[in-house]
Amino acid sequence: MGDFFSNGAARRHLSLMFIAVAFFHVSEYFLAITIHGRSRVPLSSLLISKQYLIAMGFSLLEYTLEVGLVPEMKELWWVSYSGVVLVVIGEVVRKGAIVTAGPAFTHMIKIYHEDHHQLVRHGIYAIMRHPGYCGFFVWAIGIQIMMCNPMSTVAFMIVLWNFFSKRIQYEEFFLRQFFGSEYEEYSKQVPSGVPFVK
Ligand SMILES: C[S@@+](CC[C@H](N)C(=O)[O-])C[C@H]1O[C@@H](n2cnc3c(N)ncnc32)[C@H](O)[C@@H]1O
Repeated sequence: MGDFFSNGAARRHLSLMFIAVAFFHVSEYFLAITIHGRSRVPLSSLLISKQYLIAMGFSLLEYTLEVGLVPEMKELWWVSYSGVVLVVIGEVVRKGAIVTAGPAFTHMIKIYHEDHHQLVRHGIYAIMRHPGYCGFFVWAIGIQIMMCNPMSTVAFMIVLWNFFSKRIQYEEFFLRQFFGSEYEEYSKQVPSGVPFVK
């Protein structure tokens, strides 16, 4: 343990991870309160689920083992900096989506149409249909690359891709019901934003 905390790369990686994760969840929650009002935002809007905690725990375990077994892998500063760049891009894309969609961006997928719910097609939604999911995907993988965690990078890619491809299908089923041909046309013109999801 002494070795672990005297390792400069490990201290830097863990501090960056903590800052990135804390910033992501706290800003997500306060942005939701700003847009929807305090009484309409549950604690679940912090987006910290049991599965997420298990995944993050796994990535910390991988990190700790590799610091002991292959410390030179954690010194690949250019890999780590590429991860930081991805974390920043992911944050900007995700928060850009939340601010652009405003009240239409709810953490729970809407299954009933509400009168005020309009289809958002401007800003970042003119470039991709799911910038919120694209942003989270890039951010979460960026964290693993920043920590030079090869196994968790691949595992996060597979798990998140599966999660978002199913979620997009489910969400778009309702969006097609709400907005009909307007959504049909939009989905033909604009890509999903998640790799290999049409
Ligand atoms: C967590 S938000 C995610 C929004 C979007 N999938 C994204 O990744 O940016 C989910 C809610 O956004 C709504 N939504 C998704 N795309 C929308 C759009 N283009 N315009 C309006 N509402 C949208 C859905 O009805 C759903 O209730």
